[in-house]
Amino acid sequence: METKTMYCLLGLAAMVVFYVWRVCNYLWFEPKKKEKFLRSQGIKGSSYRFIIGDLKEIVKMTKEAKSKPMSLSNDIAPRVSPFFYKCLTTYGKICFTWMGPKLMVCITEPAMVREILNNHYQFQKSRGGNPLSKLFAKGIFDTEGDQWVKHRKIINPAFHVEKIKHMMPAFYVSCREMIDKWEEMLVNKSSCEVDVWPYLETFTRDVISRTAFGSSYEQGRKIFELQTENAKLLIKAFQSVYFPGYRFICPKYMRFNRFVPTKRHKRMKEIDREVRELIRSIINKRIALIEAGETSKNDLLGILLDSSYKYVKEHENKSYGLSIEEVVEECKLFYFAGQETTRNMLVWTMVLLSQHIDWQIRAREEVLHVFGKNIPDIDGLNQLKTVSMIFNEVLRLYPTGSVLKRLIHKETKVGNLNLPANTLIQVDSLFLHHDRDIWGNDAKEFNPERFSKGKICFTWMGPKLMVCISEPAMAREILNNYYQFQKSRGGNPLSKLVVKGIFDAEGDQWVKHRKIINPAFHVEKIKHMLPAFYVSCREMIDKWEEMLLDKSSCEVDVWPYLETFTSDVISRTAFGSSYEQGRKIFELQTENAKLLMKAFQSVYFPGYRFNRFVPTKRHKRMKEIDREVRALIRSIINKRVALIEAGETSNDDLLGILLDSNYKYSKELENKSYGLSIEEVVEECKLFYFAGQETTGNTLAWTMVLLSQHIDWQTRAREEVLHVFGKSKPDIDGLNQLKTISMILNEVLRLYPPVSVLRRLIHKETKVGNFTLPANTLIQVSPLFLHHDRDIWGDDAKEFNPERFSKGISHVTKGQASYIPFGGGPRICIGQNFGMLEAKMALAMILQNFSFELSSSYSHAPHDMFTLQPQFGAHLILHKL
Ligand code: HEM
Repeated sequence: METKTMYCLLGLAAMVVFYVWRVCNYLWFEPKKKEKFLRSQGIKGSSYRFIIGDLKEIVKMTKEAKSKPMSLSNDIAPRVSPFFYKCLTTYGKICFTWMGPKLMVCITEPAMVREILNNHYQFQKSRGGNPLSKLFAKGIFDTEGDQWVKHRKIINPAFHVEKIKHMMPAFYVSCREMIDKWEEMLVNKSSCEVDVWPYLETFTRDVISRTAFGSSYEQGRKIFELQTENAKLLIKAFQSVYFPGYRFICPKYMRFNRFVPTKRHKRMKEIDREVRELIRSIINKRIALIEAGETSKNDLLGILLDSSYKYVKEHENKSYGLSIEEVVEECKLFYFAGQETTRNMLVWTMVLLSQHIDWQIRAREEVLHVFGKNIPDIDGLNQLKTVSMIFNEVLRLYPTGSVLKRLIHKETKVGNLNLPANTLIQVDSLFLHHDRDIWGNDAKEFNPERFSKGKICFTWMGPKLMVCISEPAMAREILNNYYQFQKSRGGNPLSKLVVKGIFDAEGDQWVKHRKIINPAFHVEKIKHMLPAFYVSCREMIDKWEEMLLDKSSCEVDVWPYLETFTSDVISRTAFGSSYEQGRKIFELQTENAKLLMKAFQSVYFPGYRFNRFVPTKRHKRMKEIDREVRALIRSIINKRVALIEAGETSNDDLLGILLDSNYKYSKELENKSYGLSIEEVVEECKLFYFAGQETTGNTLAWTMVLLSQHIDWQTRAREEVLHVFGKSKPDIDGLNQLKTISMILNEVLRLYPPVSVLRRLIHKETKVGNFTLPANTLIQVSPLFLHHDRDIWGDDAKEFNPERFSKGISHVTKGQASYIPFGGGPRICIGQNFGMLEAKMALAMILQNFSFELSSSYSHAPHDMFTLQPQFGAHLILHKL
C-alpha cells in the first residue's frame, strides 16, 4: 500500500474512533456523569430524564412555543422560555441542564438569587460566548472583579440623580418629536391605528444620542444607526449557527465559524470600525476642550471624561483612568443598555394600559393633576406615584432583562448546592416575577396596586438629599455597616449639651467607647440593679396607693409618674450611693432637654443655623445648666476615683463599672491616655439619662394604655404575674419566666417604637440596595413603618396582638430586619436588657397592685419629640386590687 493511502486510511480510522468515542460519550458516559452529579445534589428518581435536557431540546421547544398563538390574558412564560417553564413547573425552583458538556443551573429561589447577585467576585458575568457579540456590547457590561469596580466608580457620577436632572430637556425634546409625528397622523381625524413600537424605538434612541453626546448629537445619531444595523446582523449570526450534529464533529472549535469571513461578518467588523472612528473623533474633540479648560458636564460623555480625569488625579497615575478605547466601549454600551430596555418597558406599558383602561384613566388623572398641560419637570415627575406603580408592575410582568447569566470559575456553594467549576448560572427574573408563592394568586395579572406602598422614598432637606427606608434588607445593610453609615451629627450644636457620649462617637472612637461601656450592661451586672428597680417602682406605687386611700378607684395621668420612675432608676443605677446628687443632675438634664425642645421649635428662619450661637436667655440658661451638671458629675467621679485609688471600689452601679472597665482598658493597653478621659465619662453619664429614661418611660406608658384598651390581655398578664410571684417581690428568675409579659412588651415596642427613626449619614458615595447615593445623603431607617407594614406583619399589622410573638421574635421576623425597636447591627441599643428588665419589673408590680382602664379624658395622640410620647399624657382610672 502506498504511504499516502496508508495515511489516509489511518486518518479515516482515527476519525471513526473519535466519532464512535463521541457517540458513546454522548449516549453513555455523559448521562452517567450527569446522573451521578444530580444524585450528589439530592435529586432522585424519574426526574433525571427531563432535567438532562440539551440545547437541541431547548431550541425545538422554543420553536414550537413561538408557532402557537397566544391571547393577551395568557401567561407569557411558556412562550418566552418553554424549556425552563416545563422544568421549573415540574421540578421546583432550581433546575439543571447541560449546554453540551457545560452544566447550567436555572435558579428562581429569592434567597439564592440574592446570594448570587450580591457576590460579583465569585459569580461573574458569563462571557466568552459568541465573539461577534463583543463588537456590539462590551464596556462595563463585560468587565469583572477589580476592573469592574474601577469602571463602575468612574461611570457612577454620570447617573447621579443630580446629573440626570439636567438631561430632562433631552428627554422632553425627543418625546415631543414623537408626539408631533402622532399628532400629524391625526390632523383631520380623531383616531388612527399606529404601530407604536418603531416610534418608541426612535424616541429612546434619540434620548441616548442626545444625553450621551450632547452637542455632538447628530454624530451620535449616526453612531446609533450603525449600532442598530450591527445588532440586527448579530441576531442573524446567532440564528444561523445551529446545525444538527455539530456537537459530534468539533464542538469546541465551532466558535471559529464566527471568524469565517462571510459577507455578514465582514460588514459587522466594518461597522464596528466606523463606529469607533466616530466616537473617537467626538472624544478627541472633547479632550481638546477639557485641556483648554472648557469642560461640558451636561452629557454622559462629558461626565464620564471628567470622572475618569478626577480618578486619574486621585490615584496620581494616568494609567488608572479609562483609556480612550474603554471610553469608546462605554459609549457603545450606553446605546445597547439604555435604549432597548426603556423602549421595551414603554411599549409593554402602552399595551397593558390599552388593555386596562381603568389604570390608563388613573394615570392620566394623576399626570393632569400634577402638570396640567405644562411641560413635565423633575419635581412633578417625582410625585407621580400611580405612574411609578404602573412601571413597576410592567417591569414585573415583562422584565426586559428576563435572564441574568453568571459563571463560576471554581467549585462554589450556593444555598445547599455544591456546583462544580465552569457551571453556568441562569437567574430567571421572569419566573421570579411570576411566582405565585411570592406574589400571590394574582401573580400573572396586571395589578399595579401591589406596588402602592413605596418602601423607599426620596426627599430634599434644602440641598441635602434624604432617603427614607422601610425595607428590611436595606435596613439591615445600613445598620450593619456602621463605618459607612455613620450617625448623622452636626445638626443643632445645642443638642450636644444634652446628648453626646457614645451616641455621638463614630469609627474607632465608638469602638473604644463601646468596649469600655459594654461590661456595665452585662446581664450579670444588671441583675444587681434589681433592688434599685424595685425601690423606685415601690415609691411610685406608694404614691398611687395614697391616692386610693379612701376610694376604690381614681383617675391618674400615669405618664409623669412613669417618667419619674425611670429617671429614679437611672439615678440609682448610675450613681448608686450618690443617688441624691444623681437625682439633682437628672432634674437639671430634664430642664435642659425641655429648653432644647423649645429651641428646636423656635429656630427656623433663613440663616437659622447661626442663631443657635446667639446669647439669648434660653441659650445662656442651657449652658449654665450644662456647667452645673458637669461640675456635679465631676465631683461624684473624683470621689469615686479617690476610692478606687484607695482600693475601695464599688462595682454595683453603672459609674463604678464604667470606671473599673476604663481602668482595665488603660492597663491592658499600658497607656493611660487610651481609656476614657474624665470629660468623656461625664458625657456617658449624661447620656445614660437621656437614652435610658425616656425610652423605657414611653414603653411603660404605651403598655398601660394598650392594656387598658385590651382588658383580656391585662387579665392574662396579671394571671401570669400572680402565678409566678403571688404578692411577693419580683426576683430575676421569676421575671425571666414571664412569657406573656414579654410578648406584650414586644408588641408594644412594635406598635410604638420609642425611637421611631434611626438617622444615618454617608460621607462618600455609597451603594444601598440598588441605589447609588451621593456623599452627604441623610438616611432615615424607620422602625415605625417597618413595624406597621402589612406585607411583613399581615392584615392585622396595625392591631395589638401580642400572640404573634408567642414563638419568639425570630419566628415572626424569619431573620429579617423587620423588627428593630432597639436598632440593629453593632450599634444596637446597649441598654436593651436593662430597659426590658426594668419594664418587666414595673409592669409586674403594677399588675400585682392595680387594675386599670382608659379614662374618658384620655386623648390618643402619639407624637414624636425625640422619642414617641403620648402628647396629652396617659389618663387612666386605677382600681386598687
Ligand atoms: C425600651 C427601652 C429602649 C429602647 C426602645 C431603646 C432604643 C434604642 C435604639 C433604637 C438605639 C439605636 C439608635 C441608633 O441606631 O441610631 C439605642 C441606642 C442606645 N441606647 Fe437604647 N433604648 C432603650 C433603653 C436604653 C437604656 C435603658 C439605656 C441605658 C441605660 C440605653 C442606652 C443606649 C445607648 C448608650 C445607645 C447608643 C449605643 C451606641 O451607639 O453604640 N437604651 N437605643
